[in-house]
Amino acid sequence: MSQLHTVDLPSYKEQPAEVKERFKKLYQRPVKLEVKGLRKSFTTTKGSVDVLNGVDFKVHRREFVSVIGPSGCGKSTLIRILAGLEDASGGSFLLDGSQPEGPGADRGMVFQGYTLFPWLSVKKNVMFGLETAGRSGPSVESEAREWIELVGLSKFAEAYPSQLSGGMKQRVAIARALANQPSILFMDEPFGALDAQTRSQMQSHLLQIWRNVDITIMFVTHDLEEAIYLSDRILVLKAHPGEVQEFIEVPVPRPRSSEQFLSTEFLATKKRLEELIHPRTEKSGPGIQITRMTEVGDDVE
Ligand SMILES: Nc1ncnc2c1ncn2[C@@H]1O[C@H](COP(=O)(O)OP(=O)(O)OP(=O)(O)O)[C@@H](O)[C@H]1O
Repeated sequence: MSQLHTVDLPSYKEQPAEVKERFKKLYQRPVKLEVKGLRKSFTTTKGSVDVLNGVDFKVHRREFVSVIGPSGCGKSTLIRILAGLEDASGGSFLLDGSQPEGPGADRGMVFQGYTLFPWLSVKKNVMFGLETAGRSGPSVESEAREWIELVGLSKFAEAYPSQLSGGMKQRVAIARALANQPSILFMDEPFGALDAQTRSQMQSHLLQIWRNVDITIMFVTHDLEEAIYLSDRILVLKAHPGEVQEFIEVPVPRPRSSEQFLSTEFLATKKRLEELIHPRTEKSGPGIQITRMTEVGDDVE
């Protein structure tokens, strides 16, 4: 099937000086995560299904990488394997040069669903993370307060999750994940359940946090604009089986702002992502067949 790609994003080397400089610095930083030939098959009643088929990529320290791709291409599976929640069927990955065993405090995770303990206050939820990592004593409470302040929820430290909005709950989840000072944070559609306005506030807030904390982030999303707005690079996976299709260097200058959504670089990146994820093909048909349920002549525009 031939694909009609029309947009090619030039490499960072051909981008304006500011963008070129940023990527040059990024590639000079140490490799935080190296994924080598990662494979995953699931055994189902219909036999074995290959979900990931030899995925290779590197992420540098303090990089913000988003993972996108069509539904079912293995984004969550990839993140779950890297977070130690799932075993790979083959291949390997190195975090700071060594292979981690199972989940560990070096890797934080934030999911779409709110995973807070409803019976614990915001402060206790954040302290819980620290205590399970073996920390105790009065410093735990003051440290929890610092993380709560970082996510802008100091006034709600004694509140319970049921008293918080969706965005606030996700901020607590981020504070709890960061409190363990992981070296990498995996986020799987963390803002997927939020309304558009809260989601956009959370995106700016996450960028602010990322700027102020020594953390590398891998962020799964379906939202192309979210991926462009947040990321240094975007890992595009393709489906059946999941493989790396392209690793895109986002040419939008930092610091980012919502005004950039209409900039030439932003729109070109979005177009490229759309083409990769929903390729137009010569064989593209007329689309979904709709059965008409109204009278002929009773048309709307
Ligand atoms: N435990 C499992 N057993 C069998 N199949 C599974 C299991 N977990 C995931 N899969 C299959 O693996 C494929 C990839 O799933 P995954 O959730 O990683 O994709 P995704 O890209 O995150 O999807 P989405 O964008 O829809 O969230 C899907 O076809 C899914 O049905």
